[in-house]
Amino acid sequence: MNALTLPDIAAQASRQALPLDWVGMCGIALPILIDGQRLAATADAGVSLDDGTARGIHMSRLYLALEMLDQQPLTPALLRNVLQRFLDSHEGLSNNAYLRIHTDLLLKRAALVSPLAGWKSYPVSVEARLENQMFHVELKIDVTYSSTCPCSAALARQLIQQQFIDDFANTPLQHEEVLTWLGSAGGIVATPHSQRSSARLHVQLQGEQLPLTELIDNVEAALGTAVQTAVKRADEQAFALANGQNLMFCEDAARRLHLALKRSDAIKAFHLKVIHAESLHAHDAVAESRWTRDPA
Ligand SMILES: Nc1nc2c(ncn2[C@@H]2O[C@H](COP(=O)(O)OP(=O)(O)OP(=O)(O)O)[C@@H](O)[C@H]2O)c(=O)[nH]1
Repeated sequence: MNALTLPDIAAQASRQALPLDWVGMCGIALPILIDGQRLAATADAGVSLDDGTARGIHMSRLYLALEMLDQQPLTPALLRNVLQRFLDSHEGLSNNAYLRIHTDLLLKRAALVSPLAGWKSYPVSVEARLENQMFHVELKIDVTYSSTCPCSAALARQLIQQQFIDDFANTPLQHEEVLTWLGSAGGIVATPHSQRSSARLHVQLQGEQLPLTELIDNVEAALGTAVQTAVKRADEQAFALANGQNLMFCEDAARRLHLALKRSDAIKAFHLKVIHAESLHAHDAVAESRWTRDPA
């Protein structure tokens, strides 16, 4: 039997000598561990191809290095180890290594009043890179919430006042009558519009933690009216009250988030974008803000 050597095209010289910024694989399926949960994820793994004369990188070496991710909890240290393995397996070819992981974090959320709870999913990306021996890790998280327009609320209140004038003009006020009027659809003639809204956070981390749950909790606390999971009528009523006490423009939401994120020691810099998917318009109201911590 002939012992044939397998051809290795990647090891050949490139016909056009040219370095490349990123070469690798996108959409690799794998499980990851976050906060004790095993989550389905996809990874994009790559390196720079700095040796422009080399035909290709060794995809299988990157793929196999990802095995570390399904055995240990996801931390900045683990990401760094994986990236270092990318580089060690591409010595002489690559100076920079990149890893993006996309998953949906599932958090159990209690109802506002009833003793119920349900699962909420948060799209999360973790992006790590080892560039010129400098390690960086960033998070992208989407958090949905409810926002009620303060302008619309004021306009609705004015209409309710006008209706009160019309219905009770020149009549002595009877407590019972006013109470009935307040509880009728004829009394509350106008309601403000509210919308499902989303906060898109792009955060640059510092330190050894990947504080996903903490970050999401802080964001939801700052916004005040997170989208709910299990809802009975008592919960819906509490949600209506929370929204009434929490009127906000997209600018208000962006400012609140800016201040909340700045307080986190784990954050080095951020860019946030809030999107209020208006029910008044067919377009969205959007505000953005960014911040970088002063070097200590
Ligand atoms: N570089 C590169 N490899 C590709 C591409 N598409 C598929 N591959 C395949 O990725 C497979 C793994 O490549 P390598 O990691 O070099 O595999 P290998 O030579 O068996 O592994 P080593 O001995 O560690 O180099 C090969 O079979 C390639 O054909 C591509 O566009 N570029």
